[in-house]
Amino acid sequence: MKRTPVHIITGFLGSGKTTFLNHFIRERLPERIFVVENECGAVNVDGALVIDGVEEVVELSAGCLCCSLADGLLDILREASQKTDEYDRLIIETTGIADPSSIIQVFLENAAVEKVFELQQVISLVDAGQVEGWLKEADEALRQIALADVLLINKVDMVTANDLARVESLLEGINPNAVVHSGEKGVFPIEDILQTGTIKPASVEKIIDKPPHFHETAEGENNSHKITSFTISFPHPLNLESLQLDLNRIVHLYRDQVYRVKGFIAIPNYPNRVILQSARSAFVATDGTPWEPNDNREGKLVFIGRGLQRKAFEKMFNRHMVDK
Ligand SMILES: Nc1nc2c(ncn2[C@@H]2O[C@H](COP(=O)(O)OP(=O)(O)OP(=O)(O)O)[C@@H](O)[C@H]2O)c(=O)[nH]1
Repeated sequence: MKRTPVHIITGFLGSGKTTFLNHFIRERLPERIFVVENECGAVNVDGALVIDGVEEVVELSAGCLCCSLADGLLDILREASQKTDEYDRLIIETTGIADPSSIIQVFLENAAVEKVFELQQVISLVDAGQVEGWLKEADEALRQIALADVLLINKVDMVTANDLARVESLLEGINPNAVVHSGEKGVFPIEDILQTGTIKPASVEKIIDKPPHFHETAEGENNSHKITSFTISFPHPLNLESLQLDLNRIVHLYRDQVYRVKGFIAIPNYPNRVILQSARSAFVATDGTPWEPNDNREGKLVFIGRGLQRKAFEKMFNRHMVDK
């Protein structure tokens, strides 16, 4: 029996995983892709995935905890294995702070899974401008790079040629076996990537043998762990103009703490969701899909960072709430 190819997409926060996944899906049309999203936090950013070509999207929601992912993933794979004739490939997009080793293990060590699915590559997106900083701060960033078969250096538009050369040699030092491509907006040669073979179990073990690490739980405020994530909901629209000041403040004052914000909000008298996100540098607001007449126009933002105080951010954002 032909096994279904599986591709794992990793990469630190905001590196361009979803952008690349969309490119992948478009390039492989008319193939049908089964997508497993391991989103961190409760918000699936509005309209994030290309719909044509996606057979099914399943959320593997274990907050930010990669350690407990294996069971949830096994359940998903068990169901997916009943209908492999409905899709051509399975792609798992991990959260930006996941250590992918537990996900890789499921494919390499579980006989029932291995019978149906074939892990073909672990693809890691690397943010050209941020990777050096992330590597200093987060073990997960290192492990994502070390465990990859393919490293995609994304956002080269944000760096100079010298910066890029430095990043390339940094990656070479961490994972000399990986195939490296550089590019922007998630556009990379899919055919070449698909030719790159699977990671060898031996090289995974070297990393898995390290002492266990720990993450913050999904909604935690306890700062004893490294990475915190929480979701704030807004029952009313927000005034984007006044909010802008606080967004700038977050970028400048909390730069070292706030790793990623993403979600959508409602603004008064505007028919569409406004998608709001930052990956450390500036906040970007883009147009989302329209609110339906029966929607209650509730906005949601996921915050991921180090030692974040939920209440402080809630207070900051709630100041900009206006009547419906
Ligand atoms: N300047 C620039 N921005 C990019 C590029 N690729 C993606 N982006 C933007 O970077 C932001 C994050 O991209 P995503 O694809 O959502 O990143 P992600 O890795 O899926 O994010 P998380 O799942 O939150 O970790 C989005 O606003 C993208 O539009 C690029 O090559 N250059």
